[in-house]
Amino acid sequence: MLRVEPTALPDVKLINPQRIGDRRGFFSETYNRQRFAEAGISVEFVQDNHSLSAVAGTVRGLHFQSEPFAQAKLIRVVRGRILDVVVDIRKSSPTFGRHVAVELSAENGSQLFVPVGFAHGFCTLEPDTEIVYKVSAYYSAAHDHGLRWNDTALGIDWPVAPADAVLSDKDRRQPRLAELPAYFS
Ligand SMILES: Cc1cn([C@H]2C[C@H](O)[C@@H](COP(=O)(O)OP(=O)(O)O[C@H]3O[C@@H](C)C(=O)[C@@H](O)[C@H]3O)O2)c(=O)[nH]c1=O
Repeated sequence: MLRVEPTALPDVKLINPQRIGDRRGFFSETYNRQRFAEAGISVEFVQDNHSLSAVAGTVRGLHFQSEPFAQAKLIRVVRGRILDVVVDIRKSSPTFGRHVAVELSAENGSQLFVPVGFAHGFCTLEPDTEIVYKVSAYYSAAHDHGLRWNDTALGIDWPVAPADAVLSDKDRRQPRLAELPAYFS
């Protein structure tokens, strides 16, 4: 059983897999190709990633890879809590520059499906937060790009002040939306 909810961006989906609880805890199918396809998500995932962020207020993003390594992603949290954010960066999209922000946690088990053509990032809301995600193309450093997380043009209400955010050096210097080449039409 898979409950798929639309978001404010038509192609971005919030997925709530069923959890079957018993005295021991719960069991959940976090990915089932057939059920996802029935729900309209027919993507072949080729790589699974896992990251740990030690400090609450860590921001990773906003990231995407360009063609031919563009990635759809399926994000979930296995420990802690994040505000997960996706931004539509398809230049001719009616929702270009618009974003969706949802809370994903180990507790709610929700997943966010991020299609190709979107930048993705998150802010951790608890220490020692771990996320696990599937991607539909292999990592390629040469095709890895970013968008400035706190570009005011995006209007994202991040739960951390810029001075307090823990960021990689790379993410401190990402271009703003207006400076981004047309990676996706
Ligand atoms: C993403 C990635 C990184 N790496 C390496 C590169 C570098 O040495 C180290 C850390 O990379 P980064 O700083 O890019 O890691 P991180 O900032 O966690 O990057 C991730 O952020 C989130 C928001 C996403 O959406 C992901 O697609 C990915 O871009 O891991 C891989 O070997 N494979 C990968 O797939």
